[in-house]
Amino acid sequence: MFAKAHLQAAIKLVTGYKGEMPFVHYLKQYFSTNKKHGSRDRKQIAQLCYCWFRLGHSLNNVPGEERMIIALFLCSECPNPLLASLHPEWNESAGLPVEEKISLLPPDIFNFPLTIFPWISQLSEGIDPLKFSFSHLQQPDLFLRIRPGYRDAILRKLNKIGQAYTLEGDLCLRLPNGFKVEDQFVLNREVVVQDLSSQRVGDLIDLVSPGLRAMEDARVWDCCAASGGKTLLAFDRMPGLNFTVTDIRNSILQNLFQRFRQAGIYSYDGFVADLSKESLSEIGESFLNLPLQNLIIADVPCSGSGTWSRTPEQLCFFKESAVTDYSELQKKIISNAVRKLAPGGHFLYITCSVFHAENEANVEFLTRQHGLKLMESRIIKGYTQKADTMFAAMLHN
Ligand SMILES: C[S@@+](CC[C@H](N)C(=O)[O-])C[C@H]1O[C@@H](n2cnc3c(N)ncnc32)[C@H](O)[C@@H]1O
Repeated sequence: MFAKAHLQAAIKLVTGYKGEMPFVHYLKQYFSTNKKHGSRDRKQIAQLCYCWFRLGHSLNNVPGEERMIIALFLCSECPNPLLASLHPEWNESAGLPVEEKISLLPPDIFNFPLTIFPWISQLSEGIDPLKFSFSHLQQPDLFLRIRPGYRDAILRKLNKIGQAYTLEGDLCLRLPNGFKVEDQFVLNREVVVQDLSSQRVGDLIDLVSPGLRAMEDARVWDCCAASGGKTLLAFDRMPGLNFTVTDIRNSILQNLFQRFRQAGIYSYDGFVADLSKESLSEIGESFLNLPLQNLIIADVPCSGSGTWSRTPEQLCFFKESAVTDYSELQKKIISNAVRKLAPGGHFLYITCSVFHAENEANVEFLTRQHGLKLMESRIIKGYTQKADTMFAAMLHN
C-alpha cells in the first residue's frame, strides 16, 4: 500500500526532473515543500528514484512503474521490504548476481545492460564495457584516507564502537555509506574523505616522491586544486616540500585554505589562476611570477564519467558533446600549466573520466605537442571495487 504510493511519488519525481541541478538537491527541495513524507517514506522514494537513474538509457520504452520495479530488483543487493511489497516473487532472488537476475526478467527485456552507459565505443582502453555498465547499478562505498600518525587510534576507535570496516591497504578504510565520519573523527586532521581510486593516485606520486624528497627546495604545484584532495595526498607523502595551489575561483580557494587549517597545514602558496586563458598575462601576475615546478598535478575538470555510480542521474542527462568541450578545455589548461614545468620535472595528469578523449588522447597531446615523455599511465578501475574509476598518467620532460 505504502510501497505503491512511494512508487507513484518516485515516478512523478523522475519524470519532473530535467537534469537542471544535482538530483540530491531536487529531492531536498521536493521534500521540503511536501512535508507529508516521513523519514522512512523519504528514504524509500529516494531509493526508487536512484534505482531508476541507475538503469541509464536502458528500457526507456518500458512503462514507468514496470521499469522502476525492474530497476529496484536489479539494484537491490539483498531482499528488502520495498521489493517484497512491489514484486514479492523477485524479492528472494534480490541477492543473486546481476547476470542471474536478468535471466529472471520478462523475455522481451533483452540486451539492455549495454545501454546503461551508451557511450561504450568512446571508453578508455582496458575498461570492460559490461562490468563498467553493471557497476552503475550500485552505489559505491564510502572511503576514508587515514592521515599519517593516526592509524592505530582510528582503528581502535572503530573497534570500540563496533563499526564494521575493511582496510584497503594500509591507510584506506572502506565503510558503509551511512557512516557519520564527523561524529567519530576530526575530519581532515585524522582522516580525509577520499575515494579509493583517488587514493590510488598516490601510487603514481610514489614513482617520483623519493627523488623529490631528496631534492633541495622541491616545488609542487596543484594547478586545479579544488578542495585539495590530491594536494593533501601529496603533502602527506612529501611533507616539507614547497606547495602551491591554484584554482579558477577565490571561493574554491577559501574552502581549500580552511581545509588546510583543519589539516594543520600552514606553509604553502595559493592564488587564483584561470588556466584556460589564451594569453599568459591574462592568467595573472602571480602565475607569471610562479617559479618552475618539479611536480605539477593537473587533476583537470572533466565529465566525471568515472563517478556516475554516485550521481546516476548523469547517465540520463549527460550530453555527449560535452566530452569534446572538456577535452578542449583540458588541452588549454595543461598547455598553460606545462610552461611552469622545470627541466626534469614531472607532470601528473588526472581525470575521473572514462572517455578516451579526456584521457589517453590528452596524454598523447602532452607528448606530441609539448614533448613530454610518458612514464606510466593507468585506468584505476574503481568499477570492480565499488569505487570511482579514474585515469592517471605520470609524464616528465
Ligand atoms: C576535478 S577538480 C579537482 C579535484 C581536486 N584535485 C581534488 O583532488 O579534490 C577540477 C578543478 O579544476 C578547476 N578548474 C576548472 N576550470 C579551470 C581553469 N580554467 N583553470 C584552473 N582550474 C580550473 C575546478 O574549479 C575544479 O576545482
